[in-house]
Amino acid sequence: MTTQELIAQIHKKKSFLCVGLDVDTDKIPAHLLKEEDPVFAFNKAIIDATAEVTVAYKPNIAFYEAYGIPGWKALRKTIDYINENYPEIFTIADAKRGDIGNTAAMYARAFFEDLGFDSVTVAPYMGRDSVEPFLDFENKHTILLALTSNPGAFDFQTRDLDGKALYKRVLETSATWKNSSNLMYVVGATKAEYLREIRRIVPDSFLLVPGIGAQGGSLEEVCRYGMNENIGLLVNSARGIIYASGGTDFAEAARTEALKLQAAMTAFITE
Ligand SMILES: O=C(O)c1cc(=O)[nH]c(=O)n1[C@@H]1O[C@H](COP(=O)(O)O)[C@@H](O)[C@H]1O
Repeated sequence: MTTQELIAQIHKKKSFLCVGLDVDTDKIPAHLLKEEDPVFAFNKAIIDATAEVTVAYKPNIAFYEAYGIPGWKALRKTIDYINENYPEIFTIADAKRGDIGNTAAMYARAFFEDLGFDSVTVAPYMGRDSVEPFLDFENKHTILLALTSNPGAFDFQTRDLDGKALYKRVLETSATWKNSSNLMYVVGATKAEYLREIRRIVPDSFLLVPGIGAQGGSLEEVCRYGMNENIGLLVNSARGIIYASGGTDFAEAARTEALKLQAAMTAFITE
């Protein structure tokens, strides 16, 4: 998907909501456990209930790998279901990969070619040659971790490196890499006050912003400091939406939560 197509969808739906499909079989409604593939049954219902107001879906790969082969099959069915039924929706494989070049190229093939995701999350720690193989793919997007939502972000990311915080170095240096126009960045909603500075360094890039809902980040602050003229944000919520109810009404409850977020987002979108 091109960035222009993503922007057009945001304006059409008046939403920049990304729903995180982080499925834990201990948390999904009990009646689904009787299904042949409970994880896919859950995802399908959540997707159908929220697609109207959602511009991106982000399955976190850990929640599928944890179930072995059935988990991987559920992931494939989920991405195929989105691509077939809602091809306009941007898809993110949240895999946080990063390795030497030839290995990175295989990760890129796995998520972009084999599974058919539009984007993948990647850690910047191993540097240029670990990220450029992802950037080679046309109309595919690499979402680099810049400033993450967790407390451990302060262990390294905000530390000084030659007079500048490491996350700022990540933003500046990655912009010099080949095909850097295919980059987006992760910035946690819990660190919204940093967004103003981040926008000075990457005014045009899309930012994936997880951490509202269960982690307590503020949508309003994210919009105030992080929005650019193309909106430039994908704000993710997983648990706050998908586990809104543990009963048979789980999909309706997820829709209600998604609608609430979309309504709040609409207020920030100007034509
Ligand atoms: O890359 C991510 O998406 C990510 C980065 C980050 O800094 N913080 C973060 O929470 N995430 C992911 O975003 C999702 C947040 O889920 P909820 O806290 O349930 O909304 C999880 O899949 C996390 O792995």
